[in-house]
Amino acid sequence: MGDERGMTRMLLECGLNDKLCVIQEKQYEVIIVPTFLVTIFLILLGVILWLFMREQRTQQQRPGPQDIAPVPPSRDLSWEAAGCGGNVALPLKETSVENFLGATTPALAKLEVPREQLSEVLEQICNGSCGPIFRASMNTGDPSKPKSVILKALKEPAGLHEVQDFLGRVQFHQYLGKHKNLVQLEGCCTEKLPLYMVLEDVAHGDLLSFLWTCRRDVMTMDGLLYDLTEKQVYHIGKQVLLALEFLQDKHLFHGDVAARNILIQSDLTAKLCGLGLAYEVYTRGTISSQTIPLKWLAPERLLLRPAGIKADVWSFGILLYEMVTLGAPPYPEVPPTSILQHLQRRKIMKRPSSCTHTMYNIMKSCWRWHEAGRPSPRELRLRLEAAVRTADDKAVLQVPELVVPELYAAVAGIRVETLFYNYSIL
Ligand SMILES: Nc1ncnc2c1ncn2[C@@H]1O[C@H](COP(=O)(O)OP(=O)(O)OP(=O)(O)O)[C@@H](O)[C@H]1O
Repeated sequence: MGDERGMTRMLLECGLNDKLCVIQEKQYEVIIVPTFLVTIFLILLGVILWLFMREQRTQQQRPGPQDIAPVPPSRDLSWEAAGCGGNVALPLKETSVENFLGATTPALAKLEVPREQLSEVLEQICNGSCGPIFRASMNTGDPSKPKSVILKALKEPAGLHEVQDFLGRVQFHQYLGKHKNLVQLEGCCTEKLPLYMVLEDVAHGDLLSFLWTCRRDVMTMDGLLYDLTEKQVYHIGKQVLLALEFLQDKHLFHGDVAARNILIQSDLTAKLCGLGLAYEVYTRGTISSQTIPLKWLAPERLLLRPAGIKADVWSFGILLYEMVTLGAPPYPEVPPTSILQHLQRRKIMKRPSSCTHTMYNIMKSCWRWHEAGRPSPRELRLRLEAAVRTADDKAVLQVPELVVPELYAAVAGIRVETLFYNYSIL
């Protein structure tokens, strides 16, 4: 009945062929309800999409296996007997920095250098991982013989955690002990802030700057001859390997073997510095946080797999390349972020023109994909000792192009501010 009445009304008001009029009559069913349903549908879709994106974002922020390598239970910084000769126990309960330092100073007393003994700061060398690094003069008791030392400072303001970590680094140096190819700890100033680690001054600075300077027409400066032969490349390489053997004997590895982390003296004695990662290996069993330039890293490091001394062997191959090219950036044609894909295609660097086949074969053995296939530091050292017998001691390595540090940094994938000053002041 009702339908019939509605139909009659419609027929009365609308002509039979006037569809628009019919639609206007049925506005409620034809337009409003579907519009309402579509709106509800769109709102629901929006909410679902928002929830989905929110979940995605939280997953990205959560540190997954991609972000950090698995960290085994840490050796805490209370330094058990094996850790630092059994003479130090850092009281982790202490809450204020002053209390903490007061309680730990006796443990470091043997290393303490009275601040009055450190006279003037001669210059700031660079900013290290913990803070500024200075060259200073240390009073040796004989006023005519002040000694130049390097002060690694803890940047301020420093919280308890940073202080603990810094003292841990000092003690790690102490634990390592002396080796002629590792930069030597002379002492520390830790009874109050600012904290300093006092190191021997390896005055000629880092090997990378030295290599770049060898490209120039500089013959000699402060007793250092800026000429490099194949034989000397082996000589420096051998010393780095001795340092790596030393670390390996202590179940450690360096983690950042590169020309920028090797210091040289005028007699071409090489000393490995930048032991921050070895310290991490010591305390945590693995490397976690620091960003190392990718082009020096072994595939297992790039793949965030557990790594060891054989990853240093890979980097040692890159170091040989650096030396023989007088400090060229590795893989110049590959963007730093594409290095893993490059290596996954089993591509390695070609033999530089200045590199003999013997040296290139040594490099290639370092760049075997599987760690097991790479030689140990000792095996490598023996190969270098054999190679040095027939190496060229006359022909000086030459590269005509000078290095533009900014360009180098971009190609090598290094932050330019981490390159050190030695080169630019020349
Ligand atoms: N004993 C030293 N003699 C001369 N120069 C040094 C010495 N120690 C460090 N340097 C200079 O400071 C730079 C940075 O040193 P290093 O890598 O040891 O510090 P870092 O950044 O604090 O690293 P890490 O945290 O790994 O110890 C070196 O490349 C070198 O130029």
